Amino acid sequence: MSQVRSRSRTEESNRPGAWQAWGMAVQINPSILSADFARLAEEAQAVEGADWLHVDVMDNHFVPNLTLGVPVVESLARATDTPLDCHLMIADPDRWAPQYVEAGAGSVTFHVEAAAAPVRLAREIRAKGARASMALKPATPIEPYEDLLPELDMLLIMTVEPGFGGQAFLDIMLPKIRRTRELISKHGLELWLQVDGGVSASTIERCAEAGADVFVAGSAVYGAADPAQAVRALRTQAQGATAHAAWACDH
Ligand SMILES: O=C(CO)[C@@H](O)[C@H](O)COP(=O)(O)O
Repeated sequence: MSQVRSRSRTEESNRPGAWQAWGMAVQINPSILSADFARLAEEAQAVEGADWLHVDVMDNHFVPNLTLGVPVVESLARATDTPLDCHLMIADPDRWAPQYVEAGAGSVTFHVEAAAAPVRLAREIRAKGARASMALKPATPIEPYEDLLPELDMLLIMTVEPGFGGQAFLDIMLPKIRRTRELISKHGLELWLQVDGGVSASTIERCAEAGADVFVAGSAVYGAADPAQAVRALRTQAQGATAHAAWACDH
């Protein structure tokens, strides 16, 4: 397995305290699940200007779909300067997550529903040099995991059932986003709050107003005639909504 490569934007993102200097910046992470898998390198380059490339790793066990694994992440890391945000929708992340850091991911997200020892795993991901992130499926509440938040760099709230792109955004997740943002504020944490699933021009403002600051978008980016322009448009919308959001004004 290769060593973690020197990747300037990833290193910048990983540097302690770096993101605070960006203020309330929103981040747009295109999901390659909606890209053409036969042209992954070109598809990654088509969204340069995006903050991270969201890489959906699915194993046909944790979710009923199968995508890609460590070798593809290694190749993608060589093919783009955009840092990789690997979302592991897999069983046994305790075993596999560290390998995604070694493959070049700057951020690794595991599902709490699948992890045997989430705190130990988050610490291991951080110790290996990546940002540690934990995901919650739609039916998983945040409250039981409040004490874990300080161990994380990002929390991902799924806004669809994980497994497939192009699903309808679950509005019922908005209170969970709001509640999570409250908990982040209550503990004074500098934790990113990511949403994933059905994020588009029609839904991104609701997510931003509720408290999300990292937005994964698959079909809304790769289904657009100009994916890079779609990223810019989503960013503008999210920034506008964040500027007026109570949670950001109180920050
Ligand atoms: O993880 C997933 C689905 O499980 C997502 O990353 C989707 O790939 C997002 O696709 P859209 O809903 O934006 O089309």
